[in-house]
Amino acid sequence: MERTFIAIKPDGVQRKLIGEIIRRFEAKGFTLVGLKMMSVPRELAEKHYEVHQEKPFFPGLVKFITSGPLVAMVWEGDGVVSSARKIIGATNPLTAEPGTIRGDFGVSVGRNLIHGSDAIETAAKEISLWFTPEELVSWDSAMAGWLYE
Ligand SMILES: Nc1ncnc2c1ncn2[C@@H]1O[C@@H]2COP(=O)(O)O[C@H]2[C@H]1O
Repeated sequence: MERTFIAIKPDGVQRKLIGEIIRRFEAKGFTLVGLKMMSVPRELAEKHYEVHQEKPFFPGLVKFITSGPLVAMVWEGDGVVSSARKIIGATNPLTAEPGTIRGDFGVSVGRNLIHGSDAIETAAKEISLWFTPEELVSWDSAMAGWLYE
C-alpha cells in the first residue's frame, strides 16, 4: 500500500491546527501509520530540504522548521501521495484553492503550515529520513471493506 510523509510545520502546531489537519486525512479514508511530535535537529531540516539549498529562502526555511515543535506523520492508502498534495493545496496559500488546508488557513508561502511528499520516490526517501522502521505501525483498518472495492 502506498505511503506518504506529511509534516505539520511549527506554524501549524502553534496555530492549534494539528487536530483539524489529522481530521482531514482521516475523514478522506487514509490510515495513519506513523506519528510523532518532535523538535527538528538542524541537520535533519537541512537534509529534508537539501533540494532547496541554493535557494535564497533556504536559511530562513531551516530556521523556521527548527524554531518549534513539528508533527511528523506517515499516511497510507491507495494514491495517497498525490491525493495528499491535493488536500494540502498549492505551495503558496494565497493561490491555494479554498477547501485545501493551505487555502483555508494560510496567507504566506514561508508559513504554509504543512509539508507533503511530492512523489512516490520522494515519499520513500522522506519516510526513511524521518522515521525508523520500528516507529511505523502496519495495521488493517476495519473500514477497508467500506473504502475499497
Ligand atoms: N519564496 C519562498 N519563500 C519562503 N519559503 C518558501 C518559498 N518558496 C517555497 N518556500 C518554502 O519551501 C518549502 C518547500 O517545500 P514545502 O512543501 O515544505 O513548502 C515550501 C515553503 O514552505
